[in-house]
Amino acid sequence: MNASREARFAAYAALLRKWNPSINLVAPNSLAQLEDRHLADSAQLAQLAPDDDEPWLDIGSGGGLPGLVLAIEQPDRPIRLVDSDGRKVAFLRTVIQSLGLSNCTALQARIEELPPASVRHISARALAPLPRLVPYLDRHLAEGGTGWLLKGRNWQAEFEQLGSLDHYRLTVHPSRTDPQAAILQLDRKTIG
Ligand SMILES: C[S@@+](CC[C@H](N)C(=O)[O-])C[C@H]1O[C@@H](n2cnc3c(N)ncnc32)[C@H](O)[C@@H]1O
Repeated sequence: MNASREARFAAYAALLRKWNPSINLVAPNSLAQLEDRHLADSAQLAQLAPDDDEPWLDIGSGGGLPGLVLAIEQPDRPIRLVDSDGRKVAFLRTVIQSLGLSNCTALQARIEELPPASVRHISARALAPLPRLVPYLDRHLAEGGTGWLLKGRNWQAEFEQLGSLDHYRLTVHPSRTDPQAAILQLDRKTIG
């Protein structure tokens, strides 16, 4: 299938709605705002991320947010989705195949058990508080790489619980879908 961007988004949304009652990909009471909330939230990343086609790792992908959205928006970028839940990975593979996303793969694994990936970009949305996310970035980001963390309203409280972040440079992008949420861009400093 060589579908247009719009057709792919429509097909993805239809599959999310079909599978959600059985495997809870997004909170059921938020399904009505699938496009305006979940997809739009994830699509912000495509505008912030450089168009560099460097490999990308999306951790705790769940129903594919933001990884699958980015794979649709940037079809030349290799994207690996990782989730520990086999049912979610089965869903991700179904979407990848149905939409013909040849740039995207899905892997069932626990992110802390995966061999260090050394990638330039990592994204995560609704996976864990910042004190647990930063060690995942430390393990899998290449030097000079960037972590893209889509955080909800309590990101500042989580930030205060962090120890030293000296090895990263932080840029806060206010979310367009929720003024109190943010996309945290963590650029890993190069040593020496
Ligand atoms: C709350 S869901 C968020 C899913 C998606 N990112 C979103 O925004 O809708 C968190 C996901 O992370 C996965 N997960 C939790 N801990 C994980 C780990 N240690 N390694 C890999 N996946 C994990 C869960 O299976 C779940 O699908």
